[in-house]
Amino acid sequence: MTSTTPAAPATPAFPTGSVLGYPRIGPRRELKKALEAFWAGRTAADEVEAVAADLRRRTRARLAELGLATDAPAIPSAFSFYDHVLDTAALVGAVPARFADLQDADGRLDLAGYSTVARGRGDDLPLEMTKWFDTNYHYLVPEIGPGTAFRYASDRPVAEFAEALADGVLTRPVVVGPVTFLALAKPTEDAPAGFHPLDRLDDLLPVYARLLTELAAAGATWVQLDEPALVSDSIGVDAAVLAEATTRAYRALATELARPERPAILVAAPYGDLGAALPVLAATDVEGLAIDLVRGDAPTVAVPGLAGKTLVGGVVDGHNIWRADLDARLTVLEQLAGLGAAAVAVGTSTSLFHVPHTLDDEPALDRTLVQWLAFADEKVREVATLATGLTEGREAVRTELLAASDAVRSRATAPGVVRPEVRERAAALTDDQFRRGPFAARKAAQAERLRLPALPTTTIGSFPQTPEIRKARAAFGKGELSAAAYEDEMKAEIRRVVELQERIGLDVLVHGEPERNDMVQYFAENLDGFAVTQNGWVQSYGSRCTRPSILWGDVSRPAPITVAWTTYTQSLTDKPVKGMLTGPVTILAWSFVRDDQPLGDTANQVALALRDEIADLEAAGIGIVQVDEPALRELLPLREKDHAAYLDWSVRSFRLSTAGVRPDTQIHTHLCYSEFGEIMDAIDGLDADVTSIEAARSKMEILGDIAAAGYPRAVGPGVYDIHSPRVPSQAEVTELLTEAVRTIDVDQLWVNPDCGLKTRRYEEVTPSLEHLVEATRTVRATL
Ligand SMILES: Nc1nc2c(c(=O)[nH]1)N[C@@H](CNc1ccc(C(=O)N[C@@H](CCC(=O)N[C@@H](CCC(=O)N[C@@H](CCC(=O)O)C(=O)O)C(=O)O)C(=O)O)cc1)CN2
Ligand code: MET
Ligand SMILES: [Zn+2]
Repeated sequence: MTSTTPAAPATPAFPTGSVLGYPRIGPRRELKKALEAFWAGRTAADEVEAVAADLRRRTRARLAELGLATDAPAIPSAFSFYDHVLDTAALVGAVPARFADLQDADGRLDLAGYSTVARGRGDDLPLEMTKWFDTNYHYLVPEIGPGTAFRYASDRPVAEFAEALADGVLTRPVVVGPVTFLALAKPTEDAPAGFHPLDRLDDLLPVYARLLTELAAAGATWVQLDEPALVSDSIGVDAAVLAEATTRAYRALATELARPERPAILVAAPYGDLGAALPVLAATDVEGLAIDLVRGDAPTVAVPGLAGKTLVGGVVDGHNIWRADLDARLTVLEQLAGLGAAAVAVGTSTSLFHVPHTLDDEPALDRTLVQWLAFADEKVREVATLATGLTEGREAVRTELLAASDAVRSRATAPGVVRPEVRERAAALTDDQFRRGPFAARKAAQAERLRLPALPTTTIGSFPQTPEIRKARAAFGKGELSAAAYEDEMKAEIRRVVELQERIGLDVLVHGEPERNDMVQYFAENLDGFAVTQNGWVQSYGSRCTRPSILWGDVSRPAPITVAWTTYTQSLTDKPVKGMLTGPVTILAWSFVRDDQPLGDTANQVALALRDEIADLEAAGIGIVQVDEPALRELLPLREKDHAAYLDWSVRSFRLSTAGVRPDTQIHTHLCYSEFGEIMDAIDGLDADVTSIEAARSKMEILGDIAAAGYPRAVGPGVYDIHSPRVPSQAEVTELLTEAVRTIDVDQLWVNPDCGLKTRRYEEVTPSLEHLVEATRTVRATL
């Protein structure tokens, strides 16, 4: 096809083992601490830069020590201060107009400006945050319009590559690919109807071309462009449109821009199966493809176009923490060799930033459990072992393969993994345990019992987690504070939170969740079948992290968990107190979950434990219980064909947890993230009496869908956007509520914030809730 152009130079060596990415936050959350000190004005930008440079250097050294090559590009250059999608926006100059003043003459953002785009400033809202594929990581959504002026506006990828090279390490720069970047972006507000950011692909590609030429000039031999959009049906872009964009993008970057003007290109497609997008990518002139062989299956027949390409088999799971069965994984890699690729290499299925740094930091974790696990560093070792197996043959890694197989096998028979009493209870479930009585009767019984005003006001559960609360918990954990003293401090906090809610005039009170380090980890700590980590931090967004629990065995509840806290709270007030639990799907979604049985079975075990907890709350006189399911949407499979089965088990597990209550006990649920239309049927299926949802930013648009669907139960569309420090005015909330009562039936409506208040400060929360209650009174007066 290109007989008139000279033959391209031979493809540079690609390492037999590499990883798609690595945690960025630091083993001790060094980056989080540096950023938060900078944002608080306690340090200068160069101190954050110094911490970041040190982290990058230590990461390179660690990855080399664990067996990745330094003379072939095995080690990724994939650092980010906040978010890799924001980095890409900053790289291509796609900064929204409201932040244009933060760019210098060349379009660059400094660290302060970059932070402002991420976090907002006064009335200038930050970029919207949303879930990254089916993970608990949140990215910032770029805003792209017809007028967005793309330009090469950051030399960070090149500088970080050069920094590593000067340190003796040839890295592989990692950047979000152009198709995924635009596919995940949203149109600016001024964009005409029908505009999609992908319409700007041809204008964006020259910036990527410039980046590639700069990287080549700096000595990069390979670059990795991440294109996870290609594994998903759920990002609102038609598969045919994505395929055409992919062809066009890589014609410009790989065909029209020839080597050696650019590095060899590895397109990575993590998080799922490429399906029909695989032949599309294979037909481009990129030099390598990295495919996810944990979520996706290895192709079984030769794919045209693969000849001449390097195929990186993502056989080590980047998204969960189980040690790999190396023997079986090696077999998968050997199968790849039959597909016609020029070379086969070992990789991870996704970046490793979804898993904690290392098991070496978990001395308190049960030793039996530890031998079943692999965190990021242990996964790098697995990759290195598989690479040796691939190049030198199985014999060369015989001991490692045997050890891995033994560990995997030992899980099946270990105590606690299968508990007959848990299995028997789940096997004996009957359909009526998943069903409550008719809603009309429940509604009447609850109205009679609770006697709430029109437009009842409440909050989503948590109140600010103050430094004092966290310090007390840390001291308790270290044994410096007794259990009794810790409990006293938490009770004092509950009293403050109840007094505040009463003073403000809220109708349904909460205890504020001060005793919870995290809404999932807290339950994991109190249920059998889970383990928790000390240092297993994983980035959730920006500087915020969680320590996902490890759900390794059959689940049961040794004792009531929330009952004492809730009844204590109820004893302080005549207003109804809402019990607060995290639902089964969310507990699974935000933990590392066993992979040896269907998720639905695991969810039902958790659901039964919660069902018992709700029964105990009910028996203790609590009339309202909220079961949070903010991750219901997150676990929705990326491929449409898998949606129905997922929604079936997830909805059933929620119903199993909640359907045991009396008609006059009111069940609430809470969901965040607003792509609601697509799971409307599932929300209906949950059969909760009251559902609170995120709605403030989208100006209650969701209510139209709810009204149109004839949804009968109550909803609490959020009227206060808790993701921003901004305090909504009373007039604003009044306006939202006025709109809401025009759209749906008044007796279906509750008034509440978008989500919990734990990340906010009292300076913001108190006036915001005052405005919320005042606005409700104003609107009530008009009814
Ligand atoms: N698991 C989970 N996923 C979720 C959410 C969520 O709430 N939980 N919410 C959504 C948004 N994601 C979020 C993720 C994290 C945080 C968050 O606030 N994380 C905290 C840590 C929460 C925690 O585990 N707190 C612990 C440990 C706190 C801590 O850092 N302690 C210090 C010591 C305290 C001191 O002396 O000041 C230490 O260990 O070094 C506690 O309270 O006990 C943070 O990054 O800062 C918020 C939202 C979606 N996904
Ligand atoms: C991420 S959803 C949060 C729900 C929880 N009850 C809270 O208020 O924090
Ligand atoms: Zn929420």
